[in-house]
Formats: sequence, C-alpha cells, structure tokens
Amino acid sequence: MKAASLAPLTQPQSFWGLALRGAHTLGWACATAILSAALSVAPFWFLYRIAIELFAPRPDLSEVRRLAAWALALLALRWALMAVSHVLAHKGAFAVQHRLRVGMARRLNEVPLSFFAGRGSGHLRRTLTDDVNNLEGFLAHMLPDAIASAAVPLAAMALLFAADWRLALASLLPLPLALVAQHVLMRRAAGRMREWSELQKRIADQVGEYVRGITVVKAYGRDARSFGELSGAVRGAVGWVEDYARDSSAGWVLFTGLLSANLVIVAPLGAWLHVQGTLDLPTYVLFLLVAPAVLLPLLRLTFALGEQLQRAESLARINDVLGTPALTQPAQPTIPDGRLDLDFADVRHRYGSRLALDGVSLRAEAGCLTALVGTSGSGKSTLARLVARLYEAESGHVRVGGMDVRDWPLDALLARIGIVFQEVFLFHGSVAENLRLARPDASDAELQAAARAARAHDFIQALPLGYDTPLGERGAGLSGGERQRLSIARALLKDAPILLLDEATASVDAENEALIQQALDTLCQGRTVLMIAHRLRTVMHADRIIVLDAGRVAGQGRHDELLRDCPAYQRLWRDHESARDWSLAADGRRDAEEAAP
Ligand SMILES: Nc1ncnc2c1ncn2[C@@H]1O[C@H](COP(=O)(O)OP(=O)(O)OP(=O)(O)O)[C@@H](O)[C@H]1O
Repeated sequence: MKAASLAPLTQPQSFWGLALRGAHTLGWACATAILSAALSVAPFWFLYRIAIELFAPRPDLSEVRRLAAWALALLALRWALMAVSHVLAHKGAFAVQHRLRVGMARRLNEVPLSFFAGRGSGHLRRTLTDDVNNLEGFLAHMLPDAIASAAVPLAAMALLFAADWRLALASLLPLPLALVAQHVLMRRAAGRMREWSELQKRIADQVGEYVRGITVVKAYGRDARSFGELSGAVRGAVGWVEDYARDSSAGWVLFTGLLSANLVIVAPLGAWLHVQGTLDLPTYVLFLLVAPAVLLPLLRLTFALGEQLQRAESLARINDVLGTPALTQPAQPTIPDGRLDLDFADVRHRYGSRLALDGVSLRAEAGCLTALVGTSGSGKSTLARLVARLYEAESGHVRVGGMDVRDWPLDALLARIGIVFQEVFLFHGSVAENLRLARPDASDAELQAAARAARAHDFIQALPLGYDTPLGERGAGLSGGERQRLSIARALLKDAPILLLDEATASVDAENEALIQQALDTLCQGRTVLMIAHRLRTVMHADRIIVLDAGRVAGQGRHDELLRDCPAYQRLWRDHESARDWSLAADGRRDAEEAAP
C-alpha cells in the first residue's frame, strides 16, 4: 500500500467520505461482493435449464452434465469471490480505522486542555477504541454486504423476468407495503437509538468509576449492586430493551411476514397458469424456489441500517474530536532570545461560567523564584496552566520573554518549560522510560545524575530491577513522595529554563518532605520559577510572593513587606501558623503517648 494512503485523517468525516478514503481496496471488495452475490442466483438458472432438459421428450444427458458442471463451477467461483471480498474489505477497513485513530490522537495532542474538561477519560477512551471499532462494521461488512444484498434481488428479478414476466410482477406485489413498514420501523428506531447510546455511555462511565473506586467500595463493604448509579444505569438499559421489544414486535412481524408473502400469491397464481397451459412446470418450480428469496435480502438490509444508526452516533463522537479547533500557531514563528520573564497583563479566565482569574497583572522575573500563594480556589493553578497554554486566557496577555504565548511556536514554548504538578502521572513502562519522557536521548549516566539530584536514586536502586523496574498503572507501587521525586528528576532531566511548580509536600511524611524540599532547591537553581505554595514557610525566602484572592492579585512583594502591608497575606500567615501549631501540638501528644509505658 502506498504511504500517502496512510496519512492520518484529521478532519471530520462522513460515512461516504470514509468509504472514499479506502476507495481503492473497498471498491474491489464491493465489486467482488456484488459478483459473488449475483452468482448465488446462477445455480438456480442452471437447475431451471436442467429441469427443462429432463422434462423434454428426449432428455440430452450430456447437456444435463454440462449444465451441472457449470452450476458447480459458478458456485465455487462465488465462494472464492466471497473470500476475496472479505479479505479486501477488512484490509481497507483497518487502513481507514488506523488513519482515523492516528488523526484523533494527533488532534487530542493539539487541542487545549479545556476540551477534556467535562468529557470523562472513559468517554474519550470509548471514542478512540469502541467508536472507531464500530466503523469496521460499516466499512468491512455493511458496505459490501448492503451492496451485495441489493444485488441479489436485482439478479433474481432479472432471472424471473427472463423466465415469466407475469409471475415475476406478482412476486413483487408485497414490496411497496414492505417498504412502507420498513420506513416506519427505521424512523422509530432512529428516535430511540440516541437513548440507547446514552445508556451505554452511562454504564461505561459508571463501570469505570466503580473500578477506579474499588478500594472505597470494598472498605465500606459495598458491591456493584449497591453502587447506586451503576445499577440504575444497568436497570435503565434492561428497561429500554424491554420497551423497545414490546413497541416494535408487531411492526417486525408484519415486515418479515410481508417479505416472504409473495409465495402466497405466486404459488396459486402459478398453479392456475399451469392448469391454463400458459406456464410449463420447470418455470413454475423455478418461481417456487426463487420468488421467496427476492425480497428477503431486504431484511438483512434493514438490520444493517439499524446498526448504521448506532454507527452514526459513533461517527458523531469521532467528529466531535476531529472538529475541535487545534491551538492556533503563529504563521511566522519567531522565538525571543533574551531573558525569559513571565508577564501577565490584565488576564481573565473562566471555566464555563466560573470566573477563575479576574484581571490579573504580575511579573515573574527571569532567574528568580516567584511564589503564588492564596486560599484554595483563588486561581493559582490556573495561572500556571495559562503559561504552558494548557488553557487559553479569555482576555489579556500571558507573555514569556516579552512575547504572547499564542505567538510562540507551541513546541518551542513547551521545550522551555518544566512542569512539576501535584498529581504526578507515571505511565506503564520502566522507571527509566518514565524519566526519558523528558529527554528521550538522555544517557544512563544523565538519568542517574538527575535521579540523584532529585533524591530519587536510592529508592530506585532499591526497586527489584532498579531503573528497569516496570511501573504499574499511574505509577502504582510507589509512594506519593517517591512519585513526586521521580517527577522532579524528570524536570531536572529536561533542564528547561522556566519551571512551573506546584509545591506538593502537604500530603507526605516528614522524611519525604525534607527530601522533596532538597530536590526542589536543586531544581530551582538558576531558573525562572513560578511556584504554587501551600505552606507559606517554604516560600518565605522567595524573591517575590504574589497573593491571590478570588482570582485577583491582593498583594505582592517580599515576605516581610506583605506581612506588614497586605491584609490577605496576614490572614494566610495567621491561618498557616495556627495550623502548624496545631499539628506540632498533635505530634507532641503522639510522641508523649508513644513514650508512655
Ligand atoms: N477544570 C476546571 N473546570 C472547572 N472549574 C475549575 C477547573 N479548574 C479550576 N476550576 C475552578 O477555578 C477556580 C480556580 O481554581 P485553581 O485550581 O486555579 O485554584 P487554586 O488556587 O490552584 O486552588 P488549590 O489551591 O485548591 O489547588 C476554582 O473555583 C476552581 O473550582
């Protein structure tokens, strides 16, 4: 296959568009399917000719043998063509699916993080796997099958009209009614397919949540049945199927009955014509054999159209991904070569209707440590995300090195930013592979140097296979503090001049806290650091502290200046100190209890 034909599909697609993408292979698959289907009628023609020969006053047995040989040969050709069609259809379908998946993966990499908010990870996983798999049904099965299903009645009708036009017309009599019944059935099904699809989505999301939260579920002695949302979703699906079966059963019986009803007309009419002497016996037998097969492929077509309604939902979800605009990139990219200060000028940002930043202006000087402090939800993480263009500011400017982040080539911008956030994501793969995410060409020595500086080398060495130890899902098997130190090692390896840090020592023990703090001190040296601080004492010596309050800057300066002039900082400091006293007192009580005999 040509390389060009494997180019990723990055734009929204229609079903026909998809079929055209695989036109070459799928076209041949359809052509062979049509031929194969048409040939399925051929043996009946030869049987008919054989019957005529046998009913002749002096049957020619050699002619009968010749006709039988033809019938067998065409039957064999039919099966061979069917196999070829099957192989080609799957080959074409998988190529198109592959291009779609690569296209979607690429687009997900280009869209802002806001795209993912409100769409569960389960939802996107389903779109990339199940929804794309669903399209296989259209490309590899429905396309050749539906075309072949249409070919069978046409070939059969041609055969019947060639034999006797009166009976052929009679065998078509139930067709108009059957088509009306089919139309009504499909319209009803289309209305309900969206409900079905919603139910499927709810079940998938709930199963995902149940599995992720299994520890909590077990800890409270619950099971799947008592997991209310999940059992509600499953009950909803069962109810839907019962309702649908009840509402549509009469329509289906009528429809399938009409499809085979032509025999009720053809059999007596043919017998009457035969008695009248205008229809010979072989032709009559031919109609008894072939007439019921003329309309039945419509049933297959109807099933196929029903499945197609579900696939339309799948394609809509795929197009939702492909149709999301990528982050804009500058037409003529330039890269500033001076100091990399971070500037926020009157920046506003909202998540949906919630205002997170409300006209923030501040500067984080190159080579300095700037701390962001504020109560929970005051907008600290949002500021950091805007620097890395994980989200786009609604208005105002976020500048790096004097240039708006939207004017930076995204790759160049991200190459200059190291990120250590609270939630550390580690992928399936070895410790070394997780570290090399930051710099794929790093040597083993560089890897170890970064791990040493991040105070991670010792615990990595103690793992069963050292740097080659495979990490489970999301780094399972490592403590929170260890994951943090791996993430710091990753940032050290990247060696980016700007560092976005979410100080994350709040939930780790004292030993880990001290190690992480040492690792962070090493990491911050000589870089432009924007650090989100939860413990004010860790940033008391920062070059500049910015106090955020409800999405606004409530004060900025050094620790002692803020303590003197900024009421919001004074409040934070008071709360921080009293929480610290409380935890020291609690520690003291625990120590005393442990020391007691
Ligand atoms: N992805 C999101 N979708 C919707 N709202 C969000 C999202 N992320 C943050 N918010 C909201 O925006 C506001 C600012 O959040 P942000 O995470 O920036 O605050 P923060 O100061 O970093 O909080 P914390 O210290 O608790 O991490 C909050 O009201 C928060 O609920």
